[in-house]
Amino acid sequence: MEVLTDPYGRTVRSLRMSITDRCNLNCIYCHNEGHIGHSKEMSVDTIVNIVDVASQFGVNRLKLSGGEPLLRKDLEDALVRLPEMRDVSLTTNAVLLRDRASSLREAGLNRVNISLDTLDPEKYNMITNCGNGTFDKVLDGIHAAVDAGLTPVKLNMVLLKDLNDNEIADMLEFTRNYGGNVILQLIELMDFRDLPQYRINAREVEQSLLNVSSDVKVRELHKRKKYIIDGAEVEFVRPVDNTEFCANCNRLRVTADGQLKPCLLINDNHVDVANATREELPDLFRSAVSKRVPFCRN
Ligand SMILES: Nc1nc2c(ncn2[C@@H]2O[C@H](COP(=O)(O)OP(=O)(O)OP(=O)(O)O)[C@@H](O)[C@H]2O)c(=O)[nH]1
Ligand code: SF4
Ligand code: SF4
Repeated sequence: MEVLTDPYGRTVRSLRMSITDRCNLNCIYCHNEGHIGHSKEMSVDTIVNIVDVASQFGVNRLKLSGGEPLLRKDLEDALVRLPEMRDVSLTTNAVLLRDRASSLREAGLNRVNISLDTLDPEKYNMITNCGNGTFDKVLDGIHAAVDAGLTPVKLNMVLLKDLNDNEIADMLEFTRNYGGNVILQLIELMDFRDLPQYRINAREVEQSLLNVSSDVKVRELHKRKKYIIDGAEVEFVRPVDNTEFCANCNRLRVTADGQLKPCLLINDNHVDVANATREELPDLFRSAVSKRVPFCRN
């Protein structure tokens, strides 16, 4: 099998595909997944063709994201048509998850990551710019995901200085209640919106977790660390100015309008596959991977 390796020796093993730029929330820090303009969303046929070709190149993990991917009612239609892969996951805000969890699982989704920055409903409303009742829908979504077996459910918590950085212990306790089915993922803020008041020293936070952890595991992707703290697992995503993170990036991105994007943070080297035929796709993949450059490097 031909695999795709970029000029920096990084073999592409995973695809991160945005299927819509639309969202039903408006988070204060949203980076819109590095999208390039608002244009037409890919059809289910295009999504399936792209994933098929990726899997022929040995890509065995797929992450579907947005915007909010559950705004697409045809997500299950796409999932049932995808090729066999090791891991198919979805990143969602979970507002609409409760009623879709079972159908997503039946359609072949393995697991979900759910954005939840706080356990305080008022703070949640402030961070996501939403109205009362939304927070409870997210909690319902988490329960439904666990019940449907979309596990492990990862809770994505973006660390925001003086806003939620005092809630890490509470979040860990919340995950413990799910007995291993829910794990916490702490994310360093990528500050595209110029919010200096929320910037945090993520290295320091990570060091404090290390100090109280009983075990540390290292993932292949980004060499991310996972800390075990009193039986709970917490993964740390620290992408800012982190050469090790980028050196171990094995993901190719696809934007909602069908651009292969060599890096989340580089906007001028994407390859348009929105209208490509199946026959044209392999060469377009080779071209995109040949343009991959680690955003942070020595
Ligand atoms: N800079 C950068 N940030 C990333 C990358 N991958 C994920 N992130 C950030 O990490 C956060 C969590 O991403 P998720 O969509 O939940 O997925 P993930 O944790 O990367 O993937 P899994 O561990 O496979 O579930 C998001 O805020 C992403 O923007 C990456 O390749 N580069
Ligand atoms: S839920 Fe995600 S995509 Fe939607 S506004 Fe928040 S960060 Fe952005
Ligand atoms: S910023 Fe780094 S880790 Fe993120 S996509 Fe670009 S190279 Fe990969």
